[in-house]
Amino acid sequence: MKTDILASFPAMMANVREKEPIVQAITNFVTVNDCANIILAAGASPTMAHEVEEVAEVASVVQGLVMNMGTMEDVEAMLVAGKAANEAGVPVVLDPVAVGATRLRREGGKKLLENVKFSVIRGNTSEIKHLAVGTGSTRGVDAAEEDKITEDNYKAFGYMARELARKTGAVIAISGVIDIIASADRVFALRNGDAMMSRITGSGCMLTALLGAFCGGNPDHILEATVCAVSLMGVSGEIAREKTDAQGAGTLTFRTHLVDQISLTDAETLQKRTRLEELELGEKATKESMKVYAITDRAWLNGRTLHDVTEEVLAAGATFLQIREKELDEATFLEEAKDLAQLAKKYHVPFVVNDNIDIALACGADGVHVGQSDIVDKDVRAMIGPDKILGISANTVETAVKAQESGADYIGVGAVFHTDTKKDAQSLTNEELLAICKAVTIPVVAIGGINENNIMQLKGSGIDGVSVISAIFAKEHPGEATKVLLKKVEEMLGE
Ligand SMILES: Cc1ncc(COP(=O)(O)OP(=O)(O)O)c(N)n1
Ligand SMILES: Cc1nc(C(=O)O)sc1CCOP(=O)(O)O
Ligand SMILES: [Mg+2]
Repeated sequence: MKTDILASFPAMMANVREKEPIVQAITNFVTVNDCANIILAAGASPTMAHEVEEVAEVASVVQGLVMNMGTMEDVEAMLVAGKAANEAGVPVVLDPVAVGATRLRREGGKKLLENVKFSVIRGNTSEIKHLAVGTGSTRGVDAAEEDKITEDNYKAFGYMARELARKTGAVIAISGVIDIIASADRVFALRNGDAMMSRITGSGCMLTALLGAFCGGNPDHILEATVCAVSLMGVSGEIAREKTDAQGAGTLTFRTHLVDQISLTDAETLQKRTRLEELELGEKATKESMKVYAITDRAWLNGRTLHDVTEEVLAAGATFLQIREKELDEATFLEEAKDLAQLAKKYHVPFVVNDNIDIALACGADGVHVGQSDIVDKDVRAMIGPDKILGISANTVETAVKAQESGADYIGVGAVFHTDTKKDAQSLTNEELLAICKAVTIPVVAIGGINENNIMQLKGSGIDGVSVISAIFAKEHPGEATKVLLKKVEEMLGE
């Protein structure tokens, strides 16, 4: 059951103001005073201890720890404090200031991420992009122009933040004209704030410090605490701007109003002014997700439920799931598909429905898989919209290229070996498989008669993974079979 984030705001704020958590901020000398003041304004209590000899002692008795990479002399202290905070169960917030800009910062950021478990990582788009995909330029400590969040690209930043949240286990907060906040399962866009916030120094550092206060007061509700803190900063910025303009004053007055407002904004005002959108982001078909692509088959259930067997397969590490039902009536198919859609969500695995576009759209699947005979005279991409996954079967270069042109996200190519599972599957030579992989840029998954003993024959073909039915579902222990296949595929792919 998803929590209502806005409804949690009064409790999040009260927990900071009533518990008065102590927040240790190892931050940069440019904004240290602003950070201490914003922690106080939130109702928490700051300590700016940063000497390497004492940080561990302090970190183990505070309620929140903030690390800010603005100036880099304290990285060693951050490592020591981070480890102590992790041991004591104290939430740790990272601000990876300009992390991609220099070798010192890249290495420092890497070290911190490898050694400390963060509750929240907050940065601008360029910083988060660097941590997520290893690229992302900077303009001083600001995001580069090409990394700016807009109404056209904010969903892509949502996907990126969610990926980083999954990789690190932290809640990710991206600051921009639209703020993005993501956990492994949920992604939000926040449209609050004011342009004047970027005309004073340290508004990002202050937000990170504020996150330390909110995480310190709400250690069991990090996502809610993060959304609330980011919103409090944005809404307070808006009100501060109104007060500044009413005085005909400038940016330094604005800074004072901003800190004031953090202490003045009440939960009701915050709830009313927050412009929060929850993004419903499906899973994407990536090359990585093709590794072990499992297709269900109820013929092999032997008295077990499809749900239980599929859960075993997903828990064992299957990277993609397709429900394939040739005999079921529509109503039962839909019920089963809805159930597996939920299951796949739990494991963050892309889920598609074979053949039936209506059921794919109705059950909450990430998309549909269709063969050549299923798409005659149909524009499936138009039917499912731009965001859903479209998988298309192809076993010639011509049909593969056409599939890619008509909007396929990946191609299923087979049958690469003899199969008893699909009687009408047409066999494919190794040369044809190679030529198809060379001809398209989207992921390619091989299918047909693949098992743990013949996978290595596909090495060097250019495929991104294998799609199997019987090599998993006909086995006595489908989970174990999945693990074996995953290991073999990684070997075959040369990992
Ligand atoms: C991943 C994947 N590749 C190929 C197929 C076969 O699709 P199709 O040719 O439509 O045959 P049926 O599965 O509908 O019998 C597939 N299902 N999945
Ligand atoms: C569903 C399907 N499509 C194929 C194709 O060649 O397009 S072969 C196939 C059957 C795959 O089952 P198994 O892993 O048990 O051989
Ligand atoms: Mg089909």
